[in-house]
Amino acid sequence: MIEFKNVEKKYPNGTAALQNVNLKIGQGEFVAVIGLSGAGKSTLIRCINRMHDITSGQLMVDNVDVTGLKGKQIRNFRRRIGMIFQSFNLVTRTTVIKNVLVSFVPDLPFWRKVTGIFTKEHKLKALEALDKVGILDKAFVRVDQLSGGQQQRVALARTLAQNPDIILADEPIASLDPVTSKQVMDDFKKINKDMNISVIMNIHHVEVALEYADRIIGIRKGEVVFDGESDKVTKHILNDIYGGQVEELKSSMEEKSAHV
Ligand SMILES: Nc1ncnc2c1ncn2[C@@H]1O[C@H](COP(=O)(O)OP(=O)(O)OP(=O)(O)O)[C@@H](O)[C@H]1O
Repeated sequence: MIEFKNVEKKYPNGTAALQNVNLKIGQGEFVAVIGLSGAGKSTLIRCINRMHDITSGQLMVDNVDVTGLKGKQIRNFRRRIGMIFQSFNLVTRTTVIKNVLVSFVPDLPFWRKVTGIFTKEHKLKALEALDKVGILDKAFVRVDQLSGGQQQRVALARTLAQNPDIILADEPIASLDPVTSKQVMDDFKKINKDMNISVIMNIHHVEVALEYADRIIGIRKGEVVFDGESDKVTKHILNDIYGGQVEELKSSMEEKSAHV
């Protein structure tokens, strides 16, 4: 369970990125965080794994006060939380499997870290993770020979290999085409349902968010203005989240569904 209690985040330059945030996210939920650019979506998800520190309030993960963690405790805590970025964050000049094996580095004894020699068990786990996202056949291919969608799946496999309870995804499909985006979103959904891993995703594509997430959190100017099930989201709610700028989007969505 992730719990925000009156969370506030102010950046050193004075920008109030989050205000009065109160949320409870249960294990295994698939949550999409939506809102205009600059609304505070990235800040919200990055506070969960302490990439950003909150200014006031309390942030609890499984009853542990995240703000109180220090040094090694933060590193151990982060092992339970996978992070997926828009830009994949892979080492592109090496193979897929080596990128996945990186997730085991913190667990290795010093000599293995230095020599880069992984155990058979680690290699099997890495291959298993690649299998889960359907790219086992690419294990020994260099990352720069893969498409964007395949690269995002490698990033997902690397995260899975660390056996997380929670995956935070910051705009994971922003640089992908619609077909590839669907494949990657299907992977997220499968992982969420089959492995009961919580997924908290910051996303600009409203229609994709509504299709895949069970719950939508709408942020406007750092405040939660909607929190509810995806199928309860109406045009009126979207207008509230996006400050009246979704008329066109929504009517094009309605037009599209009328043609189906
Ligand atoms: N490191 C920082 N220092 C100062 N201000 C920041 C910093 N990071 C973000 N902000 C500001 O905090 C606010 C929220 O930013 P955030 O990146 O969380 O929004 P977002 O909803 O994720 O936007 P986008 O969809 O464009 O990524 C914005 O006003 C932004 O300019």
